[in-house]
Amino acid sequence: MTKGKLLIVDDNKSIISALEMLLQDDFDEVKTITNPNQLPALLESGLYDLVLLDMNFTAGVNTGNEGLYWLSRIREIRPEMEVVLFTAYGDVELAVKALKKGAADFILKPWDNEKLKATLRNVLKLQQSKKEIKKLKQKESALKSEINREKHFIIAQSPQMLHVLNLVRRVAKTDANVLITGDNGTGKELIARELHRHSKRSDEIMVGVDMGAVSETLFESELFGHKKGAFTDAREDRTGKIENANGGTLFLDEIGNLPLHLQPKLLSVLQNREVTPIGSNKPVPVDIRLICATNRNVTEMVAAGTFREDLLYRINTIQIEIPPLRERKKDIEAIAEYFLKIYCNKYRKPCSVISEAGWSKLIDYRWPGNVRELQHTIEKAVILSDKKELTPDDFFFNRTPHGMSDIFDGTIGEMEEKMIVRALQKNGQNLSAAAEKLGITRQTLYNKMKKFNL
Ligand SMILES: Nc1ncnc2c1ncn2[C@@H]1O[C@H](COP(=O)(O)OP(=O)(O)OP(=O)(O)O)[C@@H](O)[C@H]1O
Repeated sequence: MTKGKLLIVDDNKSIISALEMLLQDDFDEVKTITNPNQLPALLESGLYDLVLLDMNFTAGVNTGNEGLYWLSRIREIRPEMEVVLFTAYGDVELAVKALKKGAADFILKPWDNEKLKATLRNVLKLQQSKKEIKKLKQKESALKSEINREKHFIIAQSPQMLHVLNLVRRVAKTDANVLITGDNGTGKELIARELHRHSKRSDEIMVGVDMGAVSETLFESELFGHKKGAFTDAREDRTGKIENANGGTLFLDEIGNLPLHLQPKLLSVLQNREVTPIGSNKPVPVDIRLICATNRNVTEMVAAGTFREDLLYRINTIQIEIPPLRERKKDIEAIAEYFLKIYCNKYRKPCSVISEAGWSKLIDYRWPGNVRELQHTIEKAVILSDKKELTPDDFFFNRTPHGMSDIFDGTIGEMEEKMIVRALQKNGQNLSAAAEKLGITRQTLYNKMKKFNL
């Protein structure tokens, strides 16, 4: 636990000197000011943990109202800041008023040195515990969503995937940054989880951020966190995902979507191992293992000037490429069998085998949506069939190429879905390229894909 940084506000210079001498060894820093108007700027800096505040600043005014006013201002600017009030005219009524307004404690002048130190120490401890609880609560909610997530094993029979798994096991134990590349639905996230599971950090959390789903305005706050008031909607302090992942693994999915202007910030976090929330000057040390994934060709992005080369070298210490499903026919069989069992159980259906012709249809298909598409195809077949054996007619590939005439057939919603499917196919399932072709943003495309369950 750090000793903390104390800010003392008192207009009496001799009191300030005495306190500085008395407390300098008990805190990492003791900053003193005689004019409370300096308070807002100092609080904005986010550098201090505790304020010792005098109640009266105007000569001849001893009502304590100035202290109460500044107490409210401090709580407004930094709600989590603990304030201990200091007055020579302390009476019970004023003390109660101050405590009701959120002061942590009250000290009467002339003070007893040991009592003063003990009060400040206790308040600081209380504040640090509160911060710890807040962080633990955030971790707890991340863990809960992790527990509730549907979990799948990695099924691998093809030589390509066995090679990938072998690489994963060898790399997992090191703390090396890993970049996982491959088309949508090939299993990049599953591989990231496997890396975490076999790493030295497996007892800690893996925090995932889908950079394709975060709106551009929220990227910075999502990753780095923010202080209350840092921007209009920042109503309270928020810890960023990088800090949440402290001690564990940070998984940045769709890293190719990180806007160019934020790339230096991520680079600086990786270089300096510390993160500074928006609106704060206080960097927080972080210890993370970084895994990134993308379906885009980041090397081409570097050539096009949309991805920083220095960042690429930081994130791809090890690169793992997952081949498309159509190139690993043996996996099609194994994964289809795996999901067939899962969904027959889940939907209590008798179907438990696939006919020979059924297998041929599955194996010959190109699987543009990769494993995710295969999983959904099996699930749909199981739901819709009541037979024991699944035949070719049970497998619908609604992602097969459409002619234009086919697109202009149906409701506007259906046409929209078909156009999206077609644009995705034509662009190798690359969301950014498909969005560009459709004349919409990647975010809008993502939202529509969610809507159509694509
Ligand atoms: N080898 C595999 N064995 C079993 N299930 C798999 C395998 N690969 C992928 N899956 C399943 O396929 C779905 C898609 O996988 P995942 O989300 O990991 O892919 P992705 O490449 O990260 O996709 P995207 O690029 O769209 O984010 C998940 O439900 C996952 O559990």
